[in-house]
Amino acid sequence: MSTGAAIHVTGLTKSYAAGAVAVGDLDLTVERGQVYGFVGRNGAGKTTTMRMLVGLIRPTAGTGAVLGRPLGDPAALARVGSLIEGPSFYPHLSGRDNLRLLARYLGLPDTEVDAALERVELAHRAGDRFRAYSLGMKQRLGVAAALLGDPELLILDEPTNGLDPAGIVAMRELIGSLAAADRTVLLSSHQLNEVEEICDRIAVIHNGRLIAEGTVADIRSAGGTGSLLIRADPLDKASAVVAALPQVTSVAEVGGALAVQTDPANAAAVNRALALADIDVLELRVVRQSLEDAFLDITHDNGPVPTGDQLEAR
Ligand SMILES: Nc1ncnc2c1ncn2[C@@H]1O[C@H](COP(=O)(O)OP(=O)(O)OP(=O)(O)O)[C@@H](O)[C@H]1O
Repeated sequence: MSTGAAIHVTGLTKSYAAGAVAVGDLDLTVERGQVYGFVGRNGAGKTTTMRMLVGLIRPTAGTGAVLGRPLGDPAALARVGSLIEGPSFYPHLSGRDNLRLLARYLGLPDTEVDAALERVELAHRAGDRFRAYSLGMKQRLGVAAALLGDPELLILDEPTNGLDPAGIVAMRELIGSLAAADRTVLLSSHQLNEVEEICDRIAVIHNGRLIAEGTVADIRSAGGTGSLLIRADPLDKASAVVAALPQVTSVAEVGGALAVQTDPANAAAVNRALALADIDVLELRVVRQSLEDAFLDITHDNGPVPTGDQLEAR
């Protein structure tokens, strides 16, 4: 296990009694200082993963470490700030008083509260009761709470949820400033286009499974314009054959298919090479679409949520 990583999990799995597998066999490494995007549609398993990382729920299987300590370890959690599944605050107290309560619990001075409120641009409304806040203001207060104590690692579940366009830009800048200060940020979103501007690496999760992982450039080349999508059997052999072709820039496995970076004019040559190697080509098509479209396509092709029995059978 890489103890140097901020987050490292192997085979992380969470299944529920009814047989639904929220997260299945997830391997993930977030290096220190990275801004890491966790992307997936509603119900993909992002929140469940984050809840396991901060010890709110126990994994059914798998192991992991956060800041070099086992999942849920209190000493590590004291160095982690998180905003998971919407913040919960006292509705009748002001934003500032809510944060002061938290700060006292954490043994921090009130000056930390004011600094956090400034950072999320909520200082001017800090005296208002929480219940009078808009969705975006509640979200900002949640982020301010996560910032208390200047944690080494921030785990933010959809931090831009409810924010207006200006708020989204401000949140992006805030996250950029955290990265510049050597903090590690894991954030989730259901919009690839939103995270690609701020993240060093992205993991795409669908039905609880990791279906693509890499730098923004990797993910772009896996789904961007001017590539071929190939389904073939056996896939491993197809990958090796295609990767050896001089016209091919890169090959990535995405959702049980190969995303091949090459001029679409090479489609026939690629098809010929696969046939000559005795590989069954089930599908070969040119992908000309935006990154977001490619992501939707990948996740769409991965089908409905598998049950526990289906996962066992794999
Ligand atoms: N307590 C639970 N009992 C049963 N199933 C659950 C439970 N919690 C989550 N799930 C299921 O696990 C799956 C993953 O949910 P999760 O909340 O992790 O998704 P998500 O990617 O965060 O989605 P969203 O973008 O909508 O927040 C969903 O199918 C959800 O219904």
